[in-house]
Amino acid sequence: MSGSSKLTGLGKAFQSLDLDGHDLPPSPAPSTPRNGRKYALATELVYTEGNDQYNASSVPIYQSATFKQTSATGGGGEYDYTRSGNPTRTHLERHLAKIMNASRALVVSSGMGALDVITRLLRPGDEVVTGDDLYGGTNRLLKYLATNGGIIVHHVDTTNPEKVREVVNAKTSMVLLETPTNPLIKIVDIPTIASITHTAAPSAIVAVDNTMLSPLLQNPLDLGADIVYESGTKYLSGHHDLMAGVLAVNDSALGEKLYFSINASGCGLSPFDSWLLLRGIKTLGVRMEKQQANAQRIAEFLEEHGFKVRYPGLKSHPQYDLHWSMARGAGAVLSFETGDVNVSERIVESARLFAISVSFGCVNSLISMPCRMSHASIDAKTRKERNMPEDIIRLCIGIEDVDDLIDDLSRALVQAGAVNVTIDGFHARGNGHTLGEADDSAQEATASSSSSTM
Ligand SMILES: Cc1ncc(COP(=O)(O)O)c(C=O)c1O
Ligand SMILES: N[C@@H](CCSC[C@H](N)C(=O)O)C(=O)O
Repeated sequence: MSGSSKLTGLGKAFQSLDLDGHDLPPSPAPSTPRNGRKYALATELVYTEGNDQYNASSVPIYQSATFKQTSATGGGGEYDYTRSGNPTRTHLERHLAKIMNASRALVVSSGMGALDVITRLLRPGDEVVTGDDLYGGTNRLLKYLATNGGIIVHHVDTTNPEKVREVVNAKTSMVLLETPTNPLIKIVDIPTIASITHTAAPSAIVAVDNTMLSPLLQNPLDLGADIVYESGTKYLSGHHDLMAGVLAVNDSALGEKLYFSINASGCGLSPFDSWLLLRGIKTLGVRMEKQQANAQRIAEFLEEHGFKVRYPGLKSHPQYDLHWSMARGAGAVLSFETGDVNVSERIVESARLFAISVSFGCVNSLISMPCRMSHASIDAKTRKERNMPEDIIRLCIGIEDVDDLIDDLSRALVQAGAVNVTIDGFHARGNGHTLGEADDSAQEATASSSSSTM
């Protein structure tokens, strides 16, 4: 590494990230250590505090459904039944609380399970304000609650805090945010929206889905959120070998309510998956460093070749400064447009190293068409209303050699006829930019609000 330009502020693991010749982000948002943290986040990820009687280096998997008690009145140890609590799960939850600057973290069987636990705080008639670019599963659960649970859901352009201000009122119980959004990579101003919400509706809860960045790169609790949740299936675990959801809070009464739902509904994470997740978290720092460096190179490569690329590591991202005021990195998910759905389909199917899969945050790279895959549960009419380009391709970058990834992508672009090849190289075939222009609603804040009580 030549290394005169370094990304600073992310702890030692990130100080070797060589960005020479590439976009250098502004000073990233600092991580304010609380909850017993002594070291940089990348160091803290590796060390968990255990009290195993044999000083085991890897926390044991307590693969037991029930625990022996010493009396008929329930005397004994800390645990009685794994649905209610398990030592391996507790170990993971304490580790996550430390990493997430939270007083309490809880783990459940999937990211959607985490959102389900949060929505159990709602009652019929409650109002929820949320974004118009959301992960498809989130949209589906909210639609279900609007249809069957008597919840009123307002979808607004959360990239414009004024749109949130217009709709938040005393009946608002929850504001649900995602940033960066999946898959349009729009950025939402968490501190401003949290402040608007807490002023207009003091008892409303601001919940933030942090899946797209992980606690290593962004901590919504430090930015004013009441609850942060994420899919542990993604960056935290990093190997596509488990499903998990994480919730964290700094309010003990709120933490108790969430725990009550987890115990009552039985969605707590299993001991084995808790152990796998703990193992994954230890390498999050080094994985993310490589994934982000690769993603930055690939985003620049696509942009240089004339594609409209959405990635917060690019200076061309219209909310670049806002993103870097909240986050310590850009993550490893980017999307781009080709101007033609059929061309996009051919690119996806021509790639060899990039697997055609949903999910992201893993060590291997993925390619997908969100409108047909991860976000297919949002109907075509709604996708159109929300300016979701049908041709959008999402890339989730892994830890492979970046030149291999670029070679694979170049070959796929040429094979799919997405570029004009000349003696000097190649360039997006005409409309990589033009199609995307209609979709710049995020910045122009023109998207209209819509409410749903279905
Ligand atoms: C942004 C986001 N939030 C939540 C989820 C749900 O996570 P899980 O698949 O672990 O249920 C996903 C993906 O599935 C996601 O992309
Ligand atoms: N068939 C699944 C699709 C999961 S999408 C997973 C992930 N969040 C992503 O964005 O790729 C479903 O219907 O939930």
